[in-house]
Order: sequence, then structure tokens, then C-alpha cells
Amino acid sequence: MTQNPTIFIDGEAGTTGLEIRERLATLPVTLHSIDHAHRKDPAARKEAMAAADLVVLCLPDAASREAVEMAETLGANAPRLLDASTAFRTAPGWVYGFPELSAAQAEAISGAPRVSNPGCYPTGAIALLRPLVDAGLLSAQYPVCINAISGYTGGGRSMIEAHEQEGGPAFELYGLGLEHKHVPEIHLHAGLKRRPVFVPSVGHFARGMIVSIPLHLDDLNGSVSAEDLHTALATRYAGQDKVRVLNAESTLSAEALSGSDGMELRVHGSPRNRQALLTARLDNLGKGASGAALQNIALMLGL
Ligand SMILES: NC(=O)C1=CN([C@@H]2O[C@H](COP(=O)(O)OP(=O)(O)OC[C@H]3O[C@@H](n4cnc5c(N)ncnc54)[C@H](OP(=O)(O)O)[C@@H]3O)[C@@H](O)[C@H]2O)C=CC1
Ligand SMILES: CC(=O)N[C@@H](CCC(=O)OP(=O)(O)O)C(=O)O
Repeated sequence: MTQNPTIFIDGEAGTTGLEIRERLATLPVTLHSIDHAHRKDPAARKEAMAAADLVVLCLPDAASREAVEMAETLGANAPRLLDASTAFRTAPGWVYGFPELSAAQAEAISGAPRVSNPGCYPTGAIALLRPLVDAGLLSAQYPVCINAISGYTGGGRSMIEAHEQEGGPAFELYGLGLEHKHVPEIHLHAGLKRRPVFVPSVGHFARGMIVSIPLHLDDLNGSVSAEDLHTALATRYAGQDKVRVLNAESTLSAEALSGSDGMELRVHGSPRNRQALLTARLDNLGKGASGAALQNIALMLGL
């Protein structure tokens, strides 16, 4: 009988780490944990890395970079890495962990030594934009503007405490310097040549997310209709179980997919006014983080 692969989650006690640990119960893997008191002890972490086939990093960016350096010191015994932080999502040598990105991406992830798990907002934005750029419907030079709202769990432990203990704001825009850490990732993996404007916001609800992108149809390539955009998305994601392309709605609630690892894409529009609105709805902790991590773990370990 062959042994189950061993996984170590560095940052297991954090928001993302805990969610991944819960989901791992559905896979034939052995989880190697370290005592909570030693969770930041370099020697204990290095030992756990050496014992693992795959290390999942659920750490802040700086700690993630240090963890990668630590894994490198193991030389030939270095485990494969899946990083949940923002640190390596546009870095050379890392494969972007969005299996639905293109026909070849799932295979690239399954063979990669280092995979970066996508950000929550980029998951929605890239899923909407990339197939339209690839199909030639949306020019890579289009001045894309992306609006998004997230549940407060997206801000990790400190934001969760602020909302649950002090009662956070009902709704707030942030990232108003237009330099949010997710913009480079969206810019690169959506295939855009022009840097998109990204306006995130957070609401006083735990989990859920909507990413929305308005488009002027007359500024797209050719005489494109909202239906053409829907068809391009439906064709790209046909047969995918996590990403579904659905019909337009008149209202969308951000919390509807809370607890799910799926994502819903829609194209809304006014044919009369030649305007469209692309939307992606997901759980920021599901397909936006831990659900995607589980897909990548299963691909990397051939499970
Ligand atoms: N929340 C979300 O929606 C998403 C988060 N992510 C990414 O996942 C990563 C973790 O985020 P999140 O889970 O929300 O954050 P949390 O703050 O909830 O958790 C981070 C965890 O890492 C631990 N930690 C911090 N520094 C070190 C260190 N030097 N060595 C070992 N452990 C350390 C923390 O311990 P302690 O609390 O004791 O300091 C904590 O357990 C981030 O990079 C984030 O960008 C990715 C997708 C979505
Ligand atoms: C609401 C909120 O604060 N969201 C976070 C994004 C979620 C996150 O930190 O995770 P990833 O970068 O790994 O996706 C933010 O805007 O910084």
C-alpha cells in the first residue's frame, strides 16, 4: 500500500490556513502540524517542511518570502510549494494556480514545483476578462474599470476582530490610492496591456464577494452584443464544475455563495443603450482562497 502524501500548512491557525485544513479532510493526505506554541519557530517549521511532500504557505507576504527561502535551504529535499499570499503571483518560476485560466493551466499546475494561489478579487476579474481578451472581443488596450465588494474575512484576523468585536462600517471603499496589491496580478493574467482601475470595498458581512466590470459595447472590437460576451464565457468554461456561466439577474446578493467553492459569472446588459456589466460572484474564502487551494493541492498531488 502506498503512503498518503504529507502536507504541512505554514500559518495553519490563520483564516486561510484553517479553511484549507478543514477542506483537506476530503482528500487522502496526511497533515503534518506543529504545536501552536512553536508556529513561528524557524527550526520547527523547517523540520515540518522537510517531512512534507507539499507545503501550503498561508502567511503574510513577508513571512511567505522567508518561508520560501527556508524551503530552498533544504536543497534536494525541498518540498513543492503552494503559496496563498500575494508575494509570488506574478513572479517568474511560479505557475499561477487558476486551473480554469486556459486549456493548458491545470496540467501546468499539476507538474509545477511552485504554485501561487490566486487572490480573491483577481479570481473574479481574470475569470471574466481573460476569455474575452483571448477571443478578441475585448481589446487588451480597453480602459478596464473593476469594482468589487468583499466580506470582511478578506482582511484576515485583524479585520475580522474589528468587525466582530467593535462592529465595523456597513460599507466602505478602500484602496483609494488605486495601488491595490491585486492590480499587477489582474493586469498580467487577464492579458491586459493597459493597467486596470480597481476599486475594492468591504461590507459588514463575513464572507462573499462580487466583482463587477462595466463595458461600453461600442468600444469593444466589432459590433459585439452582451450575448456574444455570454457565449464567449460559456464556451470557455463549458464542462468546468467550479466556474458556471449563468443568465443575467436584476439583483445580486454578495453573500449568496458563502460556504461554496464555486463561482458564478454573468453578463448583464442594456442592448438599447449598448452597455454591459460583467459580474463574478464567489466566496472570498472559497474559490477566492481555500477552495482554489484545494483544487491546486489535488492537481499537484495527482489526487
Ligand atoms: N483572507 C482572505 O480572503 C485571503 C487571504 N489570502 C492570503 O493568505 C495569507 C494569510 O491570510 P489570512 O489567513 O487572511 O491571515 P491571518 O492573519 O488570518 O493568518 C496569518 C497566519 O500566519 C501566522 N504568521 C504570521 N507570521 C508568521 C511567521 N513569521 N511564521 C509563521 N506563522 C506566521 C499568523 O499567526 P499570528 O496570528 O499568531 O500572528 C496567522 O496564524 C495572506 O498572504 C493573504 O493575502 C489569500 C486569499 C484570500
Ligand atoms: C477585504 C480585504 O481587505 N481584502 C484583502 C484581499 C484579500 C487578501 O488579502 O487575500 P489575497 O491577497 O491573498 O487575495 C485586501 O484588499 O487586501
